[in-house]
Amino acid sequence: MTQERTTPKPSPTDRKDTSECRNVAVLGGGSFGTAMTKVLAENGHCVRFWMRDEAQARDVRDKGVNDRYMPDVKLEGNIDPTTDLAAAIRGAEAVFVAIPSKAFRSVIREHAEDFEADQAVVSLTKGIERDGFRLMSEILQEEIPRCRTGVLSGPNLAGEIVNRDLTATVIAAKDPDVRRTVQCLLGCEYFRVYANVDVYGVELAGALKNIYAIVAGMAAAMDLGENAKSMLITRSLAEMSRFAVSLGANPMTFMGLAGIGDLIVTCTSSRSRNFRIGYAVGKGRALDEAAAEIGQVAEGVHTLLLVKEKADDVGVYMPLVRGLYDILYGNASISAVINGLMMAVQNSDVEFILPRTVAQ
Ligand SMILES: NC(=O)C1=CN([C@@H]2O[C@H](COP(=O)(O)OP(=O)(O)OC[C@H]3O[C@@H](n4cnc5c(N)ncnc54)[C@H](O)[C@@H]3O)[C@@H](O)[C@H]2O)C=CC1
Ligand SMILES: O=C(CO)COP(=O)(O)O
Repeated sequence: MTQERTTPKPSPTDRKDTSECRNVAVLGGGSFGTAMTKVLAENGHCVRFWMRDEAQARDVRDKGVNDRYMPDVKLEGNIDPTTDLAAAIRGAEAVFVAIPSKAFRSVIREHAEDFEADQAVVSLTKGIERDGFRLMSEILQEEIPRCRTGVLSGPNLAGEIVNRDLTATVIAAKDPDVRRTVQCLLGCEYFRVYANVDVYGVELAGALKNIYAIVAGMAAAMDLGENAKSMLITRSLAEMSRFAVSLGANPMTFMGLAGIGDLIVTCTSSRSRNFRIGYAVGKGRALDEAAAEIGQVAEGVHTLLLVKEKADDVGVYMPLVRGLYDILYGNASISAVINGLMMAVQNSDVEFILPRTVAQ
């Protein structure tokens, strides 16, 4: 049964006072860069929107539409699409970076000299770099140490944000001024920004949940049922928390929007590209084919390889990661992996936050 929406959506006329137009930059012309550009512009800010493709920038300038990634979304307000990254970030109070993890470092490094001292630079990217298992905020600190950095993560499907659907997110930064600035720039009637100081936990949660969204998509394709869906999400939370805590994250972060919040949305929505990849593979498609069909970045496929390697290195038990790895990269059959998971030694619940003596 479909339920009718009873609360009217905020309309563009409910915008903030535009007298406070602050200069900001968004780097990355894909779905999420577009969504954040829209929120910032609707909040009355002057947004320089950097993308690498000149034809795409021209299109956004002339038509107010990012045809390739968000063809049905009208971008209004003070938006300046550009392919000149140095010009985009010059004088910007905050720079938001939505570039896939594979290209993140190279783009920042190429323009490292252009960033300004103390500029707030916030990663929107949910991925991990292969060499050294670096998160994006660590790359920012290495490449542009004179900037103040942060991470934005949470249950934030771009396709819903551009629709002004009610959404919450988390800004994680050590510097309280960065947290306040981002809350102030992005917060509005439909976008609520919570703060956290556990940068590592928030960022790792955003990257890890993509793996479990693939698993959940596969389970949906196989019609495993509602009990199985719940078991999967809950045990995914346990597994990702166990891994992250072993690397120094705060387990409580995983109880919040960036943890369980993001896990729920990506494990239950076919808007998630990672979920869709899992679904397609669950229906018998080859991984490469499924990824090509989506035509947008699905970070989980790459993150899976790195997390599997890291878990082996540090000796953390991650049966879901192991099972997905065996299916996607080891030719294991999905039913054999499910059977192996169900017949494994029966364990304690919530073991990742229990004292060891109770969990054993
Ligand atoms: N789409 C979503 O709902 C959300 C996405 N994210 C994260 O944001 C990041 C970006 O994702 P999307 O925008 O969704 O991906 P997308 O696939 O929609 O777009 C990727 C963009 O990155 C650009 N790009 C790729 N390589 C580049 C390079 N070498 N130099 C410059 N630009 C390059 C592409 O041209 C494209 O504009 C990912 O890490 C994703 O996990 C985070 C929250 C929500
Ligand atoms: O991170 C997201 C929602 O919070 C987007 O997920 P996908 O990258 O799977 O589409």
